[in-house]
Amino acid sequence: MRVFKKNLLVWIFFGILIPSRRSLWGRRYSLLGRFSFPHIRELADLTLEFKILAFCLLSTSLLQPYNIPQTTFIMEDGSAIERPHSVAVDVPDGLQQPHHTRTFSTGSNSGFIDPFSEPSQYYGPATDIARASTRSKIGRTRTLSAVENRFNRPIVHEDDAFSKVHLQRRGSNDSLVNRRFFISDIDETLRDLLKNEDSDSNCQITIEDTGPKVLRVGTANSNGYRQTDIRGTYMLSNLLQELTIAKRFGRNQMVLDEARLNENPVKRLRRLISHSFWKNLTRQVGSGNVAEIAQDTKIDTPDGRIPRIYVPHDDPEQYEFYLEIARKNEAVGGARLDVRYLSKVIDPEYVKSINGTPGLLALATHKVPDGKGGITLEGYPYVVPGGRFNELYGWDSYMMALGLLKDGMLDLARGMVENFIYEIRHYGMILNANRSYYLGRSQPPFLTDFGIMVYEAMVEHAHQNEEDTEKSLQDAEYFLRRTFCAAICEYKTVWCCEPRLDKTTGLSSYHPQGVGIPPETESTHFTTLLTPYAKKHGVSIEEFYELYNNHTIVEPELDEYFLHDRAVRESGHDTSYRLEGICASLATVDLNALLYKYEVDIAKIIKEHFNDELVTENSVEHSAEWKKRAELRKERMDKYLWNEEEGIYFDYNLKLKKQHRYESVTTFWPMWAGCSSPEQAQLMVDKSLSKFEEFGGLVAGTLASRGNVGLERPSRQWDYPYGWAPQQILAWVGLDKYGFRGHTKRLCYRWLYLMTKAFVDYNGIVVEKYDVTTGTSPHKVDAEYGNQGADFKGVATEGFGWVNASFILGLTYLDVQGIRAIGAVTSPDVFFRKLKPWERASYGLRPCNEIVKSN
Ligand SMILES: OC[C@H]1O[C@H](O[C@H]2O[C@H](CO)[C@@H](O)[C@H](O)[C@H]2O)[C@H](O)[C@@H](O)[C@@H]1O
Ligand SMILES: [Ca+2]
Repeated sequence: MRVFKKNLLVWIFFGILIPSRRSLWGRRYSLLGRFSFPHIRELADLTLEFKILAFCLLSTSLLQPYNIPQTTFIMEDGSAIERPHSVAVDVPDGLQQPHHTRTFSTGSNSGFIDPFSEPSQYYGPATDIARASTRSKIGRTRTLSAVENRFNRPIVHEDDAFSKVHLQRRGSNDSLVNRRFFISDIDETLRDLLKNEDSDSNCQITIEDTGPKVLRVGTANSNGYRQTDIRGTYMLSNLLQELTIAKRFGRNQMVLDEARLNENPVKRLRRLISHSFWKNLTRQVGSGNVAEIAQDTKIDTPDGRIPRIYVPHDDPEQYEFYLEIARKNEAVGGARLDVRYLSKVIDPEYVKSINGTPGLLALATHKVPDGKGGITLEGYPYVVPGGRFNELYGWDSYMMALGLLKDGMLDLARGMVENFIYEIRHYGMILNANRSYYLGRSQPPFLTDFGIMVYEAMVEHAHQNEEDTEKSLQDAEYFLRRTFCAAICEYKTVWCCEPRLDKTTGLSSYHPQGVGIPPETESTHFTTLLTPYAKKHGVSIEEFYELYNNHTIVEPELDEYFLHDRAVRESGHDTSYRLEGICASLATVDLNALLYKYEVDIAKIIKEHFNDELVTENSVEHSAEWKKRAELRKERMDKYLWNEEEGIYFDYNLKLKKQHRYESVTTFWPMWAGCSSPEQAQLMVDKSLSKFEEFGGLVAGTLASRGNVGLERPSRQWDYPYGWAPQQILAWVGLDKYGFRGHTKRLCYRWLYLMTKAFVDYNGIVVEKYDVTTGTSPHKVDAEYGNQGADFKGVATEGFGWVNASFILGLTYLDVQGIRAIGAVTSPDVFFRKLKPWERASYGLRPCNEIVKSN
């Protein structure tokens, strides 16, 4: 207030005591202007209008301290309060991060930017030194207090430690609190950093590098004049990542907050997923990018490299749309977009016939304004599993949606369901992925649960959107109807008819139709298998591929092998010794659990939303039939798959008519689906859980079941010792559903610890699957495909879709203590050992003497 009064007096002095001698129009009305002190006369010569304008502008800026932007905090009871966001205040307990409310929006000249803002903001024009009028404004260190614990998306779980806002008091010493560095030459710093620290030259800074682990950089307060140290693998690797990102934003200088380098790793990973990873995994086909998306990284042949799109025979609108794009657009990678109609009949021979000219399969589009007064088509957005993919996958999409919805990304989750509805209608099933060589092959079905989840989010969103609630609710109901009609069609025409349905048991198997060798696998994947056949026929491997695929060479044994191989890929568990050479003849526990979930979901939705009568294109459905189907399936699963003695579900070998005794973590899927009895669930926890629980979470299958591996029998990625995100997620949800929250928490701790450990030690890495038996470089998986996502330069920009989602979901099961311990990278052994006796139960541990699996 004192400042304000002082300035007001100054302006009264200028404005009134020394008024202008003339206005813009030359009128003289000065009272004191006739006094002839030289400086005063000069001031008085300014026109009155100019002074009024200057007065208004300056007083607005002087008043600014009293017009502090407010931050809305949501209280636990749902009420909202406002607090100035740039002052240290005592914050009541229970304040939560505001939904969609950004704290610390900063004016471009304020000199302060949220250290945890999104890269586009942090490295955007507002912080660009080259564009700033004075360097000191951007470089200046401000000790604003509440700079921690923020995400710009809602964090919905009450246990989420980061949903609490902790405002800190202003530190007394600027050089120790919120330090900022001034990087005057990003290229040079990158060169120095990599030269000194990246001793194994892989463009990543990890615990395996043997550099000095220290780099000197300039401080922002001194404009780079004084220097300080950045130390340790984690901070140096974060520096490498930030420099790389800044460079990609076209920057060569920057001011960097230390807080961005030494941020709690759990917070950093959670923030990266929300701010960057989802964005970088999102695809949306439009006129500008379809050729790029259509290009295939898996088929490396001249014809495979041509960007190509196949459109269903009965979708001329899309065909014309893409044709027009092809006419107008530049060639991509030397080739123009090739647009083709798919045949009306899509059978195995047809699919094989287009293997040489692979292409993207068109997905759902909707009409949008083209910005020139007309209408154009636009695809629904979707999220791909990893950075190397451009196509929409089946079960990955569902798993990712679990995380996307927690991050408020409803449009992406809905977009994927819309695309599935389109796939069922035009390609007859939800495809493994939308590439021509995946026609005829599906993946584990999750559509009903996916649809319900998106529907519920749509309803919630509709209620928040007060203006259009009614219309949005109708849209949600219509979406639910279309999804369930599609799911019923999929259930009947894909999973519960031949060849996937086994009439004797009434159970289903993965059994896609197809002929020939799957073209999308790594080029050497089948070499060991095919070498003896090539030798037998006296041809090279390449020639054998050709001759076998065009039926010149006939090998029934191989036909059988590839039938099962395609089934393994349809199961999503490609590949595993559990399924190799037998998959299409197994009624698997995973598939039947998922179909049980379809049946109960369909029954429930028909009853609750459609007045117990849902009219589809081909049938009228009632809940009773679906309930009956679910009951029957449960009986059959109990009869054929359940093993009471061992407390486990096994797959059933339809040929040999006996259980296939490979211990697989899919035994927990019936708990996810809700088709185990409480007694079965208890038995599984008592007898089976420990067989799969390893240091870093659940392993795909047991060592005993996998057997020995070596040169002749290579490791398979869906076997021991690897753990996969979808397996963790389904078991967490299943255990929790049956009241075993402690076990869920413990398993979450293990998995999230493993992810965080690899993230900290290995340059921010998040990979497709982990070796869950070790805490030392768990991301190193030397089995099969190159999907892993470990080969980035400088910075990991996408993580891996379902692993990202598992991190988000896992955090919602943990408590603050667990999240903090993971943030401090506390090994599960230590964390569980140090729990107080009364805390152990909440992690599903007995009060004492529990043997904790160690690394
Ligand atoms: O190209 C090799 C195989 O790649 C896919 O399988 C693996 O990645 C998928 C995407 O993350 C995932 O859904 C699957 O479970 C993984 O095993 C593809 O699905 C296979 O068909 C393909 O042969
Ligand atoms: Ca390195």
